[in-house]
Amino acid sequence: MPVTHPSFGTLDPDRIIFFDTTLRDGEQSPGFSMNLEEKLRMAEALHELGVDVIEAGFAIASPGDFESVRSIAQLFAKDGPVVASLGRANPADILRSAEALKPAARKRIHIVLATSDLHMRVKLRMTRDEVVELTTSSVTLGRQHSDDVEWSAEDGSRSDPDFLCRCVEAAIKAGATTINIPDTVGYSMPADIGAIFRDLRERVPGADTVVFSAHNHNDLGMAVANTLAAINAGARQIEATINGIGERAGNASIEEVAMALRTRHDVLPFKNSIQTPRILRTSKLLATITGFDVQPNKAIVGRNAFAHESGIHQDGVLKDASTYEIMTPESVGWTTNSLVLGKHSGRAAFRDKLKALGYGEIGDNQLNDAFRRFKDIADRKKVVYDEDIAALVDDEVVRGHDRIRLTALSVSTGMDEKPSATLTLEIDGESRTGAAPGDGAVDATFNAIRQAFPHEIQLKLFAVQSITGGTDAQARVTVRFEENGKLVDGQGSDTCTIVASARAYVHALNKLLVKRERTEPEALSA
Ligand SMILES: CC(=O)SCCNC(=O)CCNC(=O)[C@H](O)C(C)(C)COP(=O)(O)OP(=O)(O)OC[C@H]1O[C@@H](n2cnc3c(N)ncnc32)[C@H](O)[C@@H]1OP(=O)(O)O
Ligand SMILES: CC(C)C(=O)C(=O)O
Repeated sequence: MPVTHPSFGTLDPDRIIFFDTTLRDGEQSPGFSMNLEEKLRMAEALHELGVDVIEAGFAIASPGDFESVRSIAQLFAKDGPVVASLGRANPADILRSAEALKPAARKRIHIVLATSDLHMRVKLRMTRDEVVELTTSSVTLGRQHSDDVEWSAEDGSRSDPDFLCRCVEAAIKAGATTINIPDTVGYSMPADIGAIFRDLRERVPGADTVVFSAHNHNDLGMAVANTLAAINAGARQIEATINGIGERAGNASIEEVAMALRTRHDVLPFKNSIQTPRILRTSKLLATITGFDVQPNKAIVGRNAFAHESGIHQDGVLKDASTYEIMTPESVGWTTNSLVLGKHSGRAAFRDKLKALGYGEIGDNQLNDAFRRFKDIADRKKVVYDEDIAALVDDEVVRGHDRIRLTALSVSTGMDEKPSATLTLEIDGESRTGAAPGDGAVDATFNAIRQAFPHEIQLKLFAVQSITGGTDAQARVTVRFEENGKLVDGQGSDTCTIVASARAYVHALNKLLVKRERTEPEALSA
């Protein structure tokens, strides 16, 4: 028999109600408080995302919380999601929730009461009988102010199963329309959660007239798995938050539950109203509001969720993204996946990146040389940016026909040491070494070049610039020579400023040779 619910009418047995508690449990994360304006922006975004219920706050907690619940209730005064306010099982909390929720078109009074022996004895200091009585009286009062009342058994997953059945029966008899069984401290395994929901649905009289709801915390990283287990065991409402924020390790994250339902529809054949392409922007809005970004590897919304760094994966994704992506980035709001170039990347991704950067016509040799240098840089740098790649390809392109190539360089320097450099140049295919001291590491390097390839020029400019930020950034060095009134510039880049300087010098030298060839075709040597 389908459940008839005061806020949703006759429910499709396969429909999952998404109850968002970002603004209540999510806000219980230390440092995640939101002001009224921020809560209103989040509420609008949650509505656009398609959640069915927004828990707007804990009305009695403070005048600010009351105002937030009331304003969100006002926001949805004509239509929109059901607006809920949480309170303890006492008249003051329930009446305060009722007052704050008044403007909402559809409202829910949410009442929580702990049912585990530990919480009842230590925290509430109540007997089992007292808790059952309070369940009845509080839900009865709630129903006098709202047709839609949710009753939550705090620490329900650690409660004695027989006693939990007794409490749930009392709540249903008193008029609760949603029964929520939280795994308050994130202690349960999926099999435990499944057993709890099956047990309640089989044993409690009237269980088929209410919606069962799961509210799982993530202390053991099980929140989403437990939520899916609850659905499989008959829960038809899930309580979750954007980005999984919430008390301690957080709650089940809405985006993960929604995408698990969408991606694994084959084994989880349920419907819901989440507009998944809006997931990313909702996640980003919350991060902007709270100032806390999700970790890069966070499923669905993390920066790396659709990024591929290793060559074999990148090659696969370029051939067909479904080789390594189980959902499309667009389905959750990303515009595209990204191939991140790093030390694990291969030629296929490198070539693809070059194409994207506009280097379509690079020859195979230059590509291979640039790829070798890219691997070398990637070994030394955490992130290889597009600018790094452009710099090294430019380097290889301009060096395509170089007669002088730098093949080795080693520099020794220190506070109490005279700097010296040793290097090898390949000149027209012949190897020549140079070694020289200098006033600094760069000076020693330039002296060593002059020793390996003697020449007379005037150095007019030496400039160093950082290509990207960070201490591992590549340096781009520019040198300018003058010889007989002719000026040539050379550029070089590398994560090591000295190597970049040597490359720049050798680059300028090659250009000088080309100039000399043009003007005096015989003068090929120094
Ligand atoms: C699992 C959850 O996430 S539950 C929701 C948790 N969220 C919050 O607590 C946020 C809002 N809370 C607050 O602002 C405050 O705790 C208030 C306003 C609700 C209460 O503040 P205070 O009156 O100062 O009480 P305090 O927080 O110190 O202690 C809680 C009291 O409520 C009682 N209590 C706890 N849960 C319940 C309950 N479900 N039903 C009835 N009473 C309860 C406790 O036994 C304790 O009573 P005592 O003072 O007689 O020992
Ligand atoms: C109020 C209830 C639903 C709760 O947040 C919990 O038990 O974790």
